[in-house]
Amino acid sequence: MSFLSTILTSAGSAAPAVHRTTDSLIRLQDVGKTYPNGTVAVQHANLTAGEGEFLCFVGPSGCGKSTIFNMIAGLTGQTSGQLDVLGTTPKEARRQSEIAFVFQEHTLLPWSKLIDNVTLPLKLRGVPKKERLAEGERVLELVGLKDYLKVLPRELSGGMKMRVSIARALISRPKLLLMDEPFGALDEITRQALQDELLKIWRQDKKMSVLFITHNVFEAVFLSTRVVVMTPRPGKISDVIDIPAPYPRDHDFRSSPEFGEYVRHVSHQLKH
Ligand SMILES: Nc1ncnc2c1ncn2[C@@H]1O[C@H](COP(=O)(O)OP(=O)(O)OP(=O)(O)O)[C@@H](O)[C@H]1O
Repeated sequence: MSFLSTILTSAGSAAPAVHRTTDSLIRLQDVGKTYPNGTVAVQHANLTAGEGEFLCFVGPSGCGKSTIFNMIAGLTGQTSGQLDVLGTTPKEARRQSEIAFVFQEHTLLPWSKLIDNVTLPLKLRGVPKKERLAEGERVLELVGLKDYLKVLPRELSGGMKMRVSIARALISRPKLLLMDEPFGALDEITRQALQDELLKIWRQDKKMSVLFITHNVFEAVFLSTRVVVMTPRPGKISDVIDIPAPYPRDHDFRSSPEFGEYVRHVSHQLKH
């Protein structure tokens, strides 16, 4: 069996609409979202994701990727279907700080030192200062910025600001990290460096699942355990493609024929 037929068999152009894994962390059953102005953003979305997965969402602009993320994060409700996150409602999961979000915009407080920026979620929850600082140092070290505790955001490059945003999201030790096009504004070299670091961080925490939106098929294949392909609006999940390449993934994987085959397959599914 050729490599391509292997991946087509495992993923399948006729992959079932509901993709099941064990230890369900997220379950979307026939989920739809129609905004009050009548825009049907998402229709009949079915997906199940397990603990420790890395799912990248790809699809044309406006197909409802951010809407799905906002529903999973409990920021907006679905208008049809059933959505469970960590065995409860999305709002409840967010209330328990089990979900963290990273956006393309870094959203850091410009007047606050990095340590104050990353520890803000703990301060808002009333965590004592000593504990906050220890956690702040832990996450800044994770993203390679332990020597920048007292620096202000304006002194940092775009890539470094993104690292700080990731550190701030990790400080709550979320079970689910939602990342909406986080590396879209970065140059290619910085982007690849951050992809490498993100995978390293994700692999250290076997329980944390990452859901990641990108327009870049190369990025999706490099990062994912599975790629979720969406159709143009009204967005549906048209395919869920396994990327069974082992981790750690590095430069050799990026330049391998296997990687090229996955990219071609995802690109093909995006066009159909
Ligand atoms: N609050 C809202 N009210 C009405 N329509 C909305 C709202 N938010 C999003 N939409 C519409 O819903 C559709 C899906 O938007 P969404 O932002 O989820 O898509 P997306 O796939 O994330 O897009 P992009 O890739 O461009 O970020 C779009 O047509 C958008 O204009």
